[in-house]
Amino acid sequence: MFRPLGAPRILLPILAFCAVYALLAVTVENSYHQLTLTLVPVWAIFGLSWNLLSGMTGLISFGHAAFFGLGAYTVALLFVKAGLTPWLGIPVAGLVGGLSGLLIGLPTFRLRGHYFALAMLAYPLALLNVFLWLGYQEVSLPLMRDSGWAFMQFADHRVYILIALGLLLAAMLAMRLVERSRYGMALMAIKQNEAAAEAVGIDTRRLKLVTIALSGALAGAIGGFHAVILLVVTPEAVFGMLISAQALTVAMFGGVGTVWGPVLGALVLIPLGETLHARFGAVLPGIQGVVFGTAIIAVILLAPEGLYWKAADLLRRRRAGSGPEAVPQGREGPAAPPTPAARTAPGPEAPAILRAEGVSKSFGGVRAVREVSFTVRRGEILGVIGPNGAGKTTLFNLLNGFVRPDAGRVLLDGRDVTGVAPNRLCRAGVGRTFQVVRPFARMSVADNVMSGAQVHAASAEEAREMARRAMRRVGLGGMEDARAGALSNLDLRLMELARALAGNPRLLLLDETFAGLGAPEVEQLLGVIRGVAAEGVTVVIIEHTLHAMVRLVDRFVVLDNGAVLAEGLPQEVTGNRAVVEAYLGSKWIAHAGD
Ligand SMILES: Nc1ncnc2c1ncn2[C@@H]1O[C@H](COP(=O)(O)OP(=O)(O)OP(=O)(O)O)[C@@H](O)[C@H]1O
Repeated sequence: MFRPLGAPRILLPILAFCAVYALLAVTVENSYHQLTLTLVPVWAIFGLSWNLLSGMTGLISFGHAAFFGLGAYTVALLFVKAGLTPWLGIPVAGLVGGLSGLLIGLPTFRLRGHYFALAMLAYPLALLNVFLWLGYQEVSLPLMRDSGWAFMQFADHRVYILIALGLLLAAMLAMRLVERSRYGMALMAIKQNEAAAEAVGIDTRRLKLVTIALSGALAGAIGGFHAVILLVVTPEAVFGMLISAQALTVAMFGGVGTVWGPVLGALVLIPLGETLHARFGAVLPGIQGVVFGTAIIAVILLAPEGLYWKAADLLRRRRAGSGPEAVPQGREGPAAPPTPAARTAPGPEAPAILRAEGVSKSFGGVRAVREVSFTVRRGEILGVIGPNGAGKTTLFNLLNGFVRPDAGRVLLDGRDVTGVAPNRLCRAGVGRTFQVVRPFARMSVADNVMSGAQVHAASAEEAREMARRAMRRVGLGGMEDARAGALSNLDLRLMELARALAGNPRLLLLDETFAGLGAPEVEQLLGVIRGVAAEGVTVVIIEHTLHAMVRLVDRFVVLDNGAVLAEGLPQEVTGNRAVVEAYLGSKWIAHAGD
């Protein structure tokens, strides 16, 4: 994505695939095979719809049948009750699917992980019973022999294949554009780390709602088309577990989070299921369910991310040989860290950029942060230290809006920003890194960094340039195309720093940036952070190890048990008896005496 491929290189394989499929399909005479050839693109589109929500954002949905079924019933009921042709019914089904996506997303996005997945399971099951209760056990589409074309009823079933293929082509091209757009990049950022995505300015809730609406619209439309092919809709056939499983299985089998995944999955699994059903369906009813179940188990065991990624990994390994993955040559040396003399610590007269005023936060009975007040001066490097559990991370979360304080205020440039969402604070110039770096391992370093620039840039090109600049600032110049998954611990930290810097924040909050690094790596990172501060960025850094911090920060705030224990210059703090007793202990005294 960083080095844009020309549009023809991306679109050609899709066009070529559809052309070959169409040519093969028109030669098929057998009507059963024609049905199978229609169902392949239908399930591929349904898989793409699942992929858009679940593959790209990581929010696993076990309930996509809800959208599919609503689409199918919309087309069937509009046809039967209002005589509306499916040519119009299918777009309406897309609208219904999109709206139901919004309605389902609004409450369900309050949940995360497994809870989200399980809650999604409830919707198609509830709808199945609602439609049974409404008396729509079986809705048949009337045959319109005289005006077949007007009602999407064709004597030659190959027309269905071509329509399904046209829809698939449109869906694949749209998905390809999404993948390469800033929107797609934001979805990837959510999948990678939702909190980090918020912290780089992405309004994750809005984006997830837009995505479930689009995904629902696609599923609804294809559910509507499915009703047209089969001419009958029953609650079990459109809201049943097998339908949701089918969307998930074709995508997981073929490859999660990629355009080709659901297409590959449908190409293998649908003909297999249909053929087995035709041969053994009478003696082994439900054989398709067995095929999908077996496919899921096989994928989990052999290629957890699907066939596409397995093949891509094999190809990459073959190209790279058997050795460890090479980090690209031509890495530019770290941006020469400015000498400490290049900046002078701002004095007490410097204006405040950030102020905490009596902020408190309790979790149940635990008072994590207790009436904490302090000021961050513009241009300084402030260290927040304290033993494990002192409340440092909670304080950061209060400062940049992840957690709302029970009491107190947070002021940015004198403006009350208490409880303002992290994405809005990011837009106001507050950047943040996280203790645990969770890169999108398959994406290039540049793409990872770019996610930090996108909400600040007017175009993808500008975001790319901002990412490039941020990479040079931290010494990752020349590493644009390296795979994030192949980076060393230090480079991962640098990448995280570059992502936070890509949006050009005025204030940078660094959460345990030195965690897990050896002494030479800490030295290098110290130089980079000093360099960033010398450029005028205010830095607040939390750590529980002190040795590196005393050489970096201008001032310390020491937390203990959620409250400020001491505040001052490094030498004042390390000489403060209360700090030494409560936090540093005898080891530090011994060390200081060396
Ligand atoms: N979401 C939460 N629910 C319940 N308790 C929490 C939550 N977050 C933090 N705490 C508790 O609040 C206290 C402060 O935790 P916090 O993570 O802020 O400390 P810390 O100084 O950052 O620690 P560490 O250095 O280990 O990261 C701890 O007792 C912790 O168990």
